Parts: sequence; C-alpha cells; structure tokens
Amino acid sequence: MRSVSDDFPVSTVLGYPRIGPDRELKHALEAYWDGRAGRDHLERVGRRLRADTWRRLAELGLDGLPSNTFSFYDQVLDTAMLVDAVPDRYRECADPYFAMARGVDGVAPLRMTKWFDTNYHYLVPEIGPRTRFRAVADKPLAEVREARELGHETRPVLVGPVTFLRLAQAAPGSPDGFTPVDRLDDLLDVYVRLLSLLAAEGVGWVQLDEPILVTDGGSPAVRHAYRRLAGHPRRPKLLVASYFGDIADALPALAVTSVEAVALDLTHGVPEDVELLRGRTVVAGVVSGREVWRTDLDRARALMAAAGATRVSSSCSLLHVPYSLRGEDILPGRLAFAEEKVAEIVALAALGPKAAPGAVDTGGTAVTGAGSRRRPDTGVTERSAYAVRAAAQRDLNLPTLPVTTIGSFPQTAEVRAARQAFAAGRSSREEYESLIEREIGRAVALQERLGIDVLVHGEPERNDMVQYFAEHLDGFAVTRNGWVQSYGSRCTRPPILHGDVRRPAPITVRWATYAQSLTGRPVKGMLTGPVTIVAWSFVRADRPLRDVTMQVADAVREEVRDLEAAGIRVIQVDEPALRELLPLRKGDQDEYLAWAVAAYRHATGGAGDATQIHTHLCYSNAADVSAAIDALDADVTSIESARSGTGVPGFGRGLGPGVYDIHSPRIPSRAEITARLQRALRTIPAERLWVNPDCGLKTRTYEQVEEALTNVVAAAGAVRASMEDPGHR
Ligand SMILES: CN1c2c(nc(N)[nH]c2=O)NC[C@@H]1CNc1ccc(C(=O)N[C@@H](CCC(=O)N[C@@H](CCC(=O)N[C@@H](CCC(=O)O)C(=O)O)C(=O)O)C(=O)O)cc1
Ligand SMILES: N[C@@H](CCS)C(=O)O
Ligand SMILES: [Zn+2]
Repeated sequence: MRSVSDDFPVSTVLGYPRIGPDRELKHALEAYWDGRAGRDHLERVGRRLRADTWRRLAELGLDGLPSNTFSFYDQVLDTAMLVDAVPDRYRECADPYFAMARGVDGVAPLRMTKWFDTNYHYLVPEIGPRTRFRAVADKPLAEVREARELGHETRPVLVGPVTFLRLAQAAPGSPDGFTPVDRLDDLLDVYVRLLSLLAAEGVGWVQLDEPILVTDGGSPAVRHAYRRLAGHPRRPKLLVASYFGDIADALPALAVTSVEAVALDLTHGVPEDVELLRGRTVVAGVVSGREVWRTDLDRARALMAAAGATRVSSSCSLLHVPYSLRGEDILPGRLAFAEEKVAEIVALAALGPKAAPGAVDTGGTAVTGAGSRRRPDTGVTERSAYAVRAAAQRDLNLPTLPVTTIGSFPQTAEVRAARQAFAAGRSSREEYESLIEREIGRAVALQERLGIDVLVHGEPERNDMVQYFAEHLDGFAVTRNGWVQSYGSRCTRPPILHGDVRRPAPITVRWATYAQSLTGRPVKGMLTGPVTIVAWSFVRADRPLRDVTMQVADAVREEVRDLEAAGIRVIQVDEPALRELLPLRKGDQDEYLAWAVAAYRHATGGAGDATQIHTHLCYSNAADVSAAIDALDADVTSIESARSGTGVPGFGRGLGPGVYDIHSPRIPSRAEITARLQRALRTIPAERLWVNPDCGLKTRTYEQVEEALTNVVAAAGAVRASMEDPGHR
C-alpha cells in the first residue's frame, strides 16, 4: 500500500460552475447554434471562462485547481468523446459533439436524463458490444496546457469508467442481456492509455469522478477497475471522488486498491469504516455543493477530524450552486454560493480538523437559522374511484386519442424583455399584463387553429415553472443572478425556501380564466407540484423535507380548489422531479415515495370528481417509479418517451407517452409520430391513450411548434381513422 501523498493540495473543489457569472457560455452557445457567431467566438468565450475561473480560484486562496471541469455542453458527453464512444449515426455530421447533444436534421440526439438526484441533465452514452473505444485525450490535455500557460498547475477531472458505463445505455441493436458494464475491461484499456498520456504531460494528480459509488451494487466493478488503473506504472496519482451520498460498501472495495486519495462526501456523514482508508489521503467534502447555506465551520472541522482528513473540498462539484452572492441582498449572513464556499474551504484548510467534544452529528452541515411555527397538514383527502371520476368527466366531450400539450408555449424574446422591463420599473403592470394576455391569446388561437383538444394558456407569465410559484408564496426568496446550469445552455435560478410556506393569494387563476374565456374548448389549469417545487429549490435544512413538502402541498391544494371554483375543468399538476428526489440507495426509496405520493395526493385531493386531474413527468426513467406514478392517482399522466424510446407502463388511467422530443430543434414527421402512437396502442387501450409532446414547448420557436404540432394532430387523426377503418392500418 502507498503512504499518504502529502503533495495533495490542502484545499480544492471537485468542480466549478462553467456557464459564466453572467451566463456568457449560454449566450455564446446560442449565438453559435443560431448562426449569429462562428465557432471561433465560442472557443474564445470558453477560453476566457476557463482562465477567469482558474484566476478567481487562485485569488481566493485555493491551492488545488481542477481542470477539464469546463464543458461546452455536458461532462458525460465529453467523456463519450474522450473514449470515442460516438455512435456511427453522428460520425458524418458536421459537428458530431453538438449533433449528439441536440440532434440535427434526420438524426435524433442522445437521450438526456438527470444526473443522479440533481436538476442537472447529462446525455446518455450508447455503448454496444462493438463500440470501439479509443483514447482521444485532446480536451483534458489542452486544458492542462492552457492553465499552465496562465501559470496554474491543475488536476484534470475525468468521469470515472464505472460511473460512465453504469450511466450509459445499451446501444440500439445490442443483444438481449448485454449491459454497457460488460465492456469495462475494454474501457479500462483506454483509461490506462489516457492516464499515461496525462502522466507524459507531467500531470501529478488526476481526479476520477465516481458518484456511482453512492448507489447500490457497484463494488465489484469498482474494485476491479481501480485495481487495474492504480496497478499501472505510468500514471499520475489518482483521486477517486465519491459524492452525493454515503460511500458505504464501496469504501472497502476502494480500500483494497492502491489509489492514493479518496474524496468523501461528508455532508452525508462519516463512513463507519473510514479507518480502512488509513495510509492514503482522505479529501473531506465538508462544504456542501448542493445547498446554499453557510457552512458551520466547527461541525465541518469535527467531520474532518472524524474522517482523519487534513484536505478540504466541496462535497461535489460546485456546478449545482450559483457563482456568487455579489449583487444579491437576500437572507443576509445565511448564504454561501460557489465563491463564498471556496472561501470557506480555504478557511477550513487553514484551521484544520478539530475533534468535537461529543459525537459528531452526521447530519447536514447547514446553518439555516429560521425556526418553524407551523405543523404541516398531512391529511389526505381521497378522491372517488377512477371509474366514478371518469364518468363525471364525460361531459368534457373529448374525442378518442385527445391531443394536448404540456403547458408552456414558446417564451419569446419579447415576453422575456417585457418581464425584465417590468421588474426594472421601466414599464407598468398594465403594459406587462396586457402583453401576457396577448401572448395567451396567440397560444389559444394557434391551438384552436391546429385542432388541439385540451388547450393550455401557454405559461407566458412564468419565468420558470418553480421560480414563478416561489415568487408568489411566502417563505421563499429569489435571487437576481443565481443561475445554475440545467442542461446545455439552459439555466434556472433555484429559489431559496427558508421559512414556512404560505399562499397569500391565488396565483394562476386570472391567467387560466382569461384563457378559458377565449375558447369553448377546455383549458388546463397549470400548476407545479409540491415535490418538484422543493426539488428545484434550495430548501431549509432545519425541518424534514417531508414536512416542508407538505406545507407546499397545502399551498398547491388551495390553488387547485380556487381554479376549480373559477370553472377550470382540467387541472395539471406537474411532478417532473418525482423521480429526481428518489434516494440513491434502494433501502431509502419506499419511505420517500410514500410521503412524495402523499404530498401530491394532498395537493390534488381537494378536486371534485368532475375535475380532470393531469400530471406530467419528464427527464427521467418513469419505469423506475411507475408504481408511485400510478399511486398519484391522476386521471391522466403524460410522461417522456420520445427521446428515451423506453416502453411506457400500462396504467389503469389516461396516459400520454410523449410523441415529440421538444428538447431538440428537430421536427418529428407525421409518419414517425404515427408509428409511436401505433406502438403505444400495443400497451394502452385507445380509450385511455392521450397524444402530447414530451414536455413543455417554452424552449422552441413558434415556427417549430406550429410545424411539429401540425404533424402531431395529423398523426392522431390518422391513427383515429385507422382505428375506425382497420383496412387502412
Ligand atoms: C422543465 N425543466 C425545468 C427544470 N427546473 C426548473 N427550475 N424549471 C424547469 O422548467 N428542470 C428540468 C427541466 C429543465 N429544463 C429547462 C428548460 C428550459 C430552461 C430555460 O429556458 N431557462 C431559461 C431561463 C428562464 C428564466 O428564468 N427566464 C427569466 C429571465 C429571462 C432572461 O434570461 N432575461 C435576459 C434578458 C431578457 C431578454 O431580453 O431576453 C437576461 O437576463 O439576459 C424570465 O423569463 O424572466 C434560460 O434561458 O436558460 C431551463 C430548464
Ligand atoms: N408545464 C411545464 C412542465 C415542464 S416539466 C411546461 O410545459 O413547461
Ligand atoms: Zn416536462
């Protein structure tokens, strides 16, 4: 076994935001994609962001700087490029990288899904028995050289081989029973080569990110992989980074390898058998990369002492928090964003570990301050049986295969600019609201013209489906510039839930009723569900998440009842984050699902039988939580399936498997959508099948939406006709 490598820096971060403090990367990417700027401009912006990040981290006093944490789109996609796992269909494209990310005409993009339990999305690599791996180390090598020219020695960060394969999916056409992990040895050959290239470049340390270590069942692969990688003579020293949870049984597996350093996420507690790591460097992830509360330095030092660690880091990459508190005036003294977290790490490294007089509290490291005054209302009001509700809803007079959309219509530059002008006091409320009404009118008119059956108002009044509600609920604070990357160029500003949640007044009723006043067809009221509101916010840590979620459910319940009282007959309560909050360890999942379902049912359970409740989920594998989705007891559920191509669970109620992948600018053809519907009809009876896109249309243009929805409506019509006249099938 090697001895402690005391050349590992005392303070570091596992990764850093990369979208730019003012979302420079977002603007450069979108300019490049729209043809407003060339590749050279994009490269220049990337170089400047990397340089600014290294300079700022060094200025803040951090002594271990990571590199290769920058990405033009996603680090898992970068890893696919690194090992040349590029499916053949992209190889002829002008830009295979962005073709994999976004698709191009006739070529669908890779599937996108959630990165563990975060609101960050990665692209799912496709690995088959014949994928030819090859080391393409250009990007990490270029970043090492670039940093060196600026005077910084860096530690390249790579997604580890086990995480990469476990997150991949079997390439289409792979034989039954094949899983990407079957290719571990071939991939390790390539990692060995990558490590030797980095060693030849003079790199001292490499970080291999293996968050998969905090999930079940990875230990044998991890033991095998790191025995091989660490056993190779020509390599830099290895830091294996585990994060997003407790490393548990993977710790002994790593401990039998000769990796020099292990990063542990101590915000989830100190592993019982941390002693097994004696003799190597333990990097203490004590500053949370997932929360925004200031770190309790005493507790962090006690955790370091308990873990036998003298090196300090963030618990995971700081990608998941905003850049800095500069320009923010909320919750003074209570918050730390990325820059403030780096300062905490530097301070902790200087202070060093300090054993606490008592036992170490292995809970979160947050200081959130506010106490709670209110008990959650956990009473669940049951609705009648589905058959009774379905009968009561028959007067909605919907056709077979009703067509609907998921809620948002394109957020035009005009609406965003108007919202900004209103927020800055440059325009009046009347001006802003009349523009929103015009946008609603436009969306409603388009849907009527296209022949959509259940309409939406289009959500133009919302900056974001969570932030908008947070702005209208007590107990939340919102930032001015606290952007966090969600996927590619897309960002959100997660609100901060810091106190008791209350709804002071109805939120959506005026927009839903305005839209309904414009049409004789049903308009769906559109709400975000309680689980999703807490999942996409930074949440107080002084109350159990369950109780906080139930408070939010109370507020949503009040809104549901007000929409119903205002004559809205169909109400959608979105829960796209239901799967995201699922604990990473199987043993913890049932308890979570029970309270998450209870919160949803509390939010929707006040609706009468004649009100049709819809729900919507996306970005994750619905099959993993299909029993819970069923237990939500919504009358109609829409789920993603256009991009994932996965089967859909056969619920006993209405189901709309997405037939149009809205994340890609690509327009699905009528034939393609028809084929998807025909496939869906194999598992869902026609009287319960709904026709809808995968998700909301806010990121698309009106031109794209009109063309795509025309095909959606035509496909639904064609399938209806073929059911009436089976000869046409
Ligand atoms: C459904 N999804 C969502 C997730 N999380 C959320 N919190 N919200 C979601 O909708 N997670 C899973 C998925 C992830 N998907 C997306 C999809 C799209 C976006 C997105 O488009 N984000 C926008 C920002 C949206 C926003 O808050 N806009 C504000 C601010 C507008 C703005 O940018 N202003 C400009 C100036 C105005 C102008 O002239 O255009 C500026 O400041 O420069 C608003 O509308 O008021 C994005 O652009 O990234 C996110 C996640
Ligand atoms: N109603 C939302 C759901 C997104 S997950 C929308 O349409 O954008
Ligand atoms: Zn969605």
